[in-house]
Amino acid sequence: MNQKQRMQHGLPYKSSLDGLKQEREACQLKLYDYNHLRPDEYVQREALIRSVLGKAGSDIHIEAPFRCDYGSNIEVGDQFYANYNCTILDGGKVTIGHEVMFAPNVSLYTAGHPIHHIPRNAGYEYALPITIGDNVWIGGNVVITPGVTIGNNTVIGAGSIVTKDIPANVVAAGNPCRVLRAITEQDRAYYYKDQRFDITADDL
Ligand SMILES: CC(=O)SCCNC(=O)CCNC(=O)[C@H](O)C(C)(C)COP(=O)(O)OP(=O)(O)OC[C@H]1O[C@@H](n2cnc3c(N)ncnc32)[C@H](O)[C@@H]1OP(=O)(O)O
Repeated sequence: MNQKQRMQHGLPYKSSLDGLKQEREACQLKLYDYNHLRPDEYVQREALIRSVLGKAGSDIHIEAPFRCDYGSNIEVGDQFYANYNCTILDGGKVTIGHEVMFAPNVSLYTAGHPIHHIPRNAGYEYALPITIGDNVWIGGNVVITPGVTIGNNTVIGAGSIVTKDIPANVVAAGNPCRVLRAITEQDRAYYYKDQRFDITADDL
């Protein structure tokens, strides 16, 4: 296996070899253009981000600045929104479901380095997939570490460091991120803590 195949298989690899550096550079060039577009250059924006991402559903919007390593390893579903300064280190596969929202400064790191300095300084790294389900909202300044899966409909509180899988239908927060509570049908009537919607159920 070459270094790219090793990366794709979750094995330790050297990211400077076998064309990986060139792939990252090609991605950086596109993102440089993307991040320097005027906010009203809608057509160029859409075309550029679709040329960066491996797969993208309908109606996606990623605010600039956005950064990733390869782009080709990222799949996003329909109605994806990422607020300012999203960073995705996508040596490993990143799969994001439908109707997912990222607040500012969300970081997804599939990449890591060995704990011991000898193999780390020898240039080895690894990349493990990150999966985010449908209807997930990730709060501001959240970091998601390699190999994590977040289940459908879940909310991750601002500032969390997510080091382990988080199930579906929960609010989870903290460092390390832990489940705070389940999300229930009762939550539907409220927009913030005990504040009830002043809108009829038919509109929600
Ligand atoms: C595209 C965009 O998203 S832009 C918008 C950007 N906005 C954000 O990033 C805001 C994200 N929101 C949060 O983090 C909120 O705190 C939420 C959604 C997690 C609150 O969820 P709720 O279930 O309503 O939690 P609630 O406010 O009742 O708090 C429950 C407990 O969790 C704690 N808690 C709430 N949020 C967090 C957090 N982010 N980190 C750690 N603890 C938290 C509270 O202090 C409280 O603790 P206590 O029981 O000891 O008093």
